[in-house]
Amino acid sequence: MIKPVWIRHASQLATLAGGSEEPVVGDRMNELTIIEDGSIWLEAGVIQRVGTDEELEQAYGHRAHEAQIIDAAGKLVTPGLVDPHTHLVHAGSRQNEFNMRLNGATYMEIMNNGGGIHSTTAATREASHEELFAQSKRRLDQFLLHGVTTVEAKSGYGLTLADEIKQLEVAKQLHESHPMDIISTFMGAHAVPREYREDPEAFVELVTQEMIPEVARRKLAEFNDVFCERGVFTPEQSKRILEAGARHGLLPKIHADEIEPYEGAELAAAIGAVSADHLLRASDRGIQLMAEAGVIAVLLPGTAFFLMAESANGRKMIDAGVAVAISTDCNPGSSPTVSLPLIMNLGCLKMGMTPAEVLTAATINAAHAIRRAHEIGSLEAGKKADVTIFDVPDFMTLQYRYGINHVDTVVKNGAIVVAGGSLV
Ligand SMILES: N=CN[C@@H](CCC(=O)O)C(=O)O
Ligand SMILES: [Zn+2]
Repeated sequence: MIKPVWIRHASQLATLAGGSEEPVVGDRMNELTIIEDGSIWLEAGVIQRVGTDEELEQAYGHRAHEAQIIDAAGKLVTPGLVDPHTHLVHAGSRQNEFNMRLNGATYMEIMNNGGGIHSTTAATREASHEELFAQSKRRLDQFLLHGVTTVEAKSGYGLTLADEIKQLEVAKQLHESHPMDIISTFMGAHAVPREYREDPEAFVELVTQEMIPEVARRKLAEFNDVFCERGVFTPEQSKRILEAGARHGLLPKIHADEIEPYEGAELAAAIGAVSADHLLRASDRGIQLMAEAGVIAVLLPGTAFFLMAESANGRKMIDAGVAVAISTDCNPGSSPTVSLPLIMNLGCLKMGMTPAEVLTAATINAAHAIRRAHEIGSLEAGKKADVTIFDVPDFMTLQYRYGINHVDTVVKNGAIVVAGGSLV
């Protein structure tokens, strides 16, 4: 049994309380519900109490000798960050394509010539379960070091039933063996593999008739995602794929309007997707429809940055009443990073969001985007004891001193897993 953890004297304890029922929208994204000289008692993997240090001294002072006490004076305490969109499990690396893009090639040109997603698919098919596990575990450790305690992870670099299952089984084993919680998404419709180039409909058939039923039967995923993009899957194919998933209990997500406007936001609203992700080129009408349908926008400004494209208009989406979450999109092609705090900074500088809004987007709204807001994303009694402590005095400074990893301590399920900026 691990000892209780008592975090005391935080200069700011950003609780993000009050947003567990519905995603946080509009002006409320700026309300972090901050406690100064904040204190939090974690026990049995659960947050027991949150308040001022004086309040907790009264409640728990007599048990201080039992606890591991962390002095957070001068520091910012937040919920463990949540990353709701990653391609965590993959093999290989694409630095050669980075160089090609710097020399003028586009992301889609590289993919259409057999690189891009196809190149990672080849490497992932080639890798054994053990190799995939080892490479992905390294990334998970790095996520933890950047203050992230839960990640969503997509398949989509297998593109055969066996290789998709291999990716999802690696994610499952990581979830079971690593402190990080991993929420799995099936993304067999990430690309039409080269061997189906002449007959994409046959691949859609394979995804809907064979892959989705089998993944659902084995309970290897909760969500179903599709890359709805010109030259990949059409809106009509995407709709069929997402509806097939829904029939098998997989909740729909969609990579929408990333490279070109393609009515992905409109489709997300029409089918009631949990989230629409990317949205760099989403139309005003699509944004409005998403707000009305309650579809969460998962924005990925690191991808726009890395592809040298204009970011999604986060400001416009928030002002239109869309609930916005934010994510690294960690993948080997368009966003090879695990630094969610850096992505939050890009949210401020490139998407017009405030430091408070990006913190809401990376905690409680990100938790909603993976349907976990009842247990993570805010510091409230009864939720999982997932807490990140940054060595900055306030949430503004976290964004202001950018590109530095400020994480000091991470507590996951009530256990200290990062201390002094290093894995324990
Ligand atoms: N755009 C589609 N999928 C990923 C990139 C995958 C890759 O390039 O390997 C994304 O979300 O950015
Ligand atoms: Zn993605």
